[in-house]
Amino acid sequence: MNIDEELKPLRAQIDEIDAQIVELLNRRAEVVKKVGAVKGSTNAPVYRPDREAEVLRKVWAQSKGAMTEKGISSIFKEIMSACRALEHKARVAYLGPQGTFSELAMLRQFGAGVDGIACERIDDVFHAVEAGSADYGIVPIENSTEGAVNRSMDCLQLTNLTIIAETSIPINHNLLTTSGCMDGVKRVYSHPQSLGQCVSWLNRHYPQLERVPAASNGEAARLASLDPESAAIAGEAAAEHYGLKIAYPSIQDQSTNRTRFVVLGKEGTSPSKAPGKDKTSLIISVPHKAGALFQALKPLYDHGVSMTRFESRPAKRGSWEYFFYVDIEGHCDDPKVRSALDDFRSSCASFKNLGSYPIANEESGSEDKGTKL
Ligand SMILES: O=C(O)C(=O)C[C@]1(C(=O)O)C=C[C@@H](O)C=C1
Repeated sequence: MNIDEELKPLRAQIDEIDAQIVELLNRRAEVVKKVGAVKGSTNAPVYRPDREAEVLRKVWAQSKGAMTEKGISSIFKEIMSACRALEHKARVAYLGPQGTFSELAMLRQFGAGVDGIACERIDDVFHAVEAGSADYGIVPIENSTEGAVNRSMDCLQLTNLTIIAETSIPINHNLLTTSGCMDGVKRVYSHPQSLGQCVSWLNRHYPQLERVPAASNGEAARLASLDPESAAIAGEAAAEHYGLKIAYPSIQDQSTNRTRFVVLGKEGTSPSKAPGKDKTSLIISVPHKAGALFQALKPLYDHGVSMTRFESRPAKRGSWEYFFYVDIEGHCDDPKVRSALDDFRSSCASFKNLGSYPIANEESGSEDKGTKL
């Protein structure tokens, strides 16, 4: 039997299953349209990252077979994205131009059923959502090699927007040029964060290259595409978008390099139905006196609330005062977290709740925890 004949009955089975999937998808879409009508009549938000996280947990719990968690999760993210677009196609601002890791993070978080708005600067992402020209924004907040993204941290201090979701993606940097080789290349463009994530590699292999900061990796790739004497450090999507070739792949100093992004919106989220699945982000300051920080944080200990992140940023008043960025486990509507926050608030000089949101599922990265077979 030739291969086509052997494949014929198997492909017939696939066609039959696909027909069932399509029918089910259309049935799902009809129900989502009804959800949209209910939301429309009450002005409730269409995008519900808390509900989407719950759907992903449920379908993976129900999956018994050869499908991997990453496979199930990416398929259902796109199903929800396409369904969500039937209710309302969200406009999402991100740090552009196209080809940045921010764009990739946006697509991972929202799926393809959105209109992306590429912004020149992190500040512009905040402004777009504040002004209503975007429904949501996504900004990088910290990198596992280089730490906090300071501009996002500072913008969070000034905005009235809420953090409604987070996502974390693996960051794989490549050295890109127009020719794919480094002959005659004199400078390398990249975002300062990315230059920092590749500093040891650059020192070892190309110490003489001038390192030029760019507004984003996408912008770095755009600049390198215009000049054969320039390279860029950026991801594969940027290489593809600007027609660059990879001179060296994976040049980041840590192979496990990841960046965490937060999604900004105007409405809050509901607590997850499963325990331990939410976090809350806060910015506090404390009086300038001995033991003030210890006193301020004590209510978290008293109420048994875990802190998962603690960062400081200058208050920019020229007086060595700081804002502290604190992430805690739990949703601010959880009774335990609510009483901890009541006490915490009263022990701080200033207190800002940035929002509660579902903890990112690291499965959205490139690694895959396998099947349930
Ligand atoms: O459950 C909802 O609120 C929906 O609108 C449906 C749905 C989905 O496709 O499952 C779509 C958009 C929301 O972000 C969450 C879930």
